[in-house]
Parts: sequence; C-alpha cells; structure tokens
Amino acid sequence: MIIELENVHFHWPKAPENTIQIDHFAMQEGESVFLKGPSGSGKSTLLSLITGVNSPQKGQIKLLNRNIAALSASKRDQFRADHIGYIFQMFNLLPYLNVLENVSLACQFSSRRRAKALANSKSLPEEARRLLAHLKIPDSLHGRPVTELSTGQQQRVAVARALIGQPELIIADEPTSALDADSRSAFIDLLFAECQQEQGTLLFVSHDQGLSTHFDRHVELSEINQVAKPAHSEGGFH
Ligand SMILES: Nc1ncnc2c1ncn2[C@@H]1O[C@H](COP(=O)(O)OP(=O)(O)OP(=O)(O)O)[C@@H](O)[C@H]1O
Repeated sequence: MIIELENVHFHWPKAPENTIQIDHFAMQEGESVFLKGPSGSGKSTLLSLITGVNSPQKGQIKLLNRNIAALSASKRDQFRADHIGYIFQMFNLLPYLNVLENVSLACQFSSRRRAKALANSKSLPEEARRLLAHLKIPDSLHGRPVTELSTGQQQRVAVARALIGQPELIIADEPTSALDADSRSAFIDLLFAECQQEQGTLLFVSHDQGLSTHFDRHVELSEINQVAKPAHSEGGFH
C-alpha cells in the first residue's frame, strides 16, 4: 500500500470536534484517486495528515508501510522530500529561481530523488529539461524567472518539480483552480500521462467533479469521513 489510514481521528488544537474521523482509507501503488468535497470539509486537513505535517490524536497513518507519526520531525521532513511530489494550489514556485532551478530544487532535499533523476539523465538540469519538454515548456523559457511565465506554464513547471526523481506518491491539491475549463482538461491529460510514465500513484484533490473522468476511483470525503457536517457547509463550493 502507498497510503493506509486506520481509525484516524484529528481535531485542530482549539476545535471542539474532530475535523477528520476516518475508519479506513487506502491507496494502492499505481492507483489514481480523485478526492472531492465542499470547501471546509477537511480535504487540506486530510492531506496534512497524509503528508505528516500534522499528526492525528488517534489512529495510524502509514505511508509506504511506514508509520509516519512515529518518525522524528526531521525524519518526517526527509521522508516527505524522498517520497512525495506535491503540486500546490498556488504552485509555490520560488520567484527568485529560474524554471530549471525550480524543477531541480526537489532533488536538492533528497539524495534518493537525485539518484533516480541521475539514473534517467546525465545531470539534474538535463532531467529537468526532459520533463519540461514533455510538459511542452519550450527551451527558451528554461532560464527565465518563473514570474515571467503564464499561469498555465507555471502550473506545468510545478508538475515537473513534483515528478522529478520519481517520488512514489504525487499529491495535487486543487491545482487547476487558476485555469479556464479548456486548460484544465489539457492539464489533467498531461498530469495523468506523466504520472503513468513515471509510475507514480496520484491523489488529486478538487471540488470540480468535471475533472474526474480519468481517475481509477472517485472518493467523496464525506463518504469516508464520519464527522458531523458543519451547518454552514451548504453551497460552500469554490
Ligand atoms: N490551521 C488551522 N487551524 C485551525 N483550524 C483549521 C486550520 N486549517 C483548517 N482548519 C479548519 O478545518 C476545517 C477543514 O478545513 P480544510 O482547509 O481542511 O477544508 P478544505 O476541504 O480543504 O477546504 P477548501 O476546499 O476551502 O480548501 C475548517 O473548519 C477549517 O476552519
């Protein structure tokens, strides 16, 4: 299993009730899951538990068969850098680095991913170029600051950064919210093809049902999360 949650309960420090209460949720190697749910339902909270940024008050979370809560903070950071490629809603590219440097950066924190990248290409910049070419970012942009790229281009750079060094798990947290409908489906096609090629397991979080067709499995958070729904949640999609 890539991800396995058992009897997980989590509440934010001052919250009176649990935000997450999941008896069981698992993802197998190579699987792609589309996780959806309205705004405020706990999607980001669940991702923070899966990635070990937060730890549950109860229950167990295993990533690649390791209990991440049992690791020290620094081992957890390393584990995350080694095994997870994360695509953020706002991309989180570093504005003072150029495109190639942004993509290669993921390997600076992980000798494991660095070694995997160097098994594919002679150097990290070359591997970054290979991925960027697949993602249709022209060579002429590789040395440019990411701030000079369009939103769609930045998004594809963020995908290359998540995929370099073949992490086992790719997590995408609402990565299409800044795109129009046509660019969105083109982006999903691309992300999907790249993930399959790099043999990654994909957990894609979105509230946009229209994007779900490619995925092996659709999960509505409320189906697996047994917490009472907040009274103000109706119509809270965004
Ligand atoms: N850092 C935090 N401290 C305290 N409470 C938080 C924190 N982050 C989120 N929450 C609360 O946890 C609940 C779930 O929020 P979360 O961000 O996980 O929802 P979401 O489904 O990702 O929403 P969205 O689609 O709007 O991003 C909300 O009630 C929110 O107020």
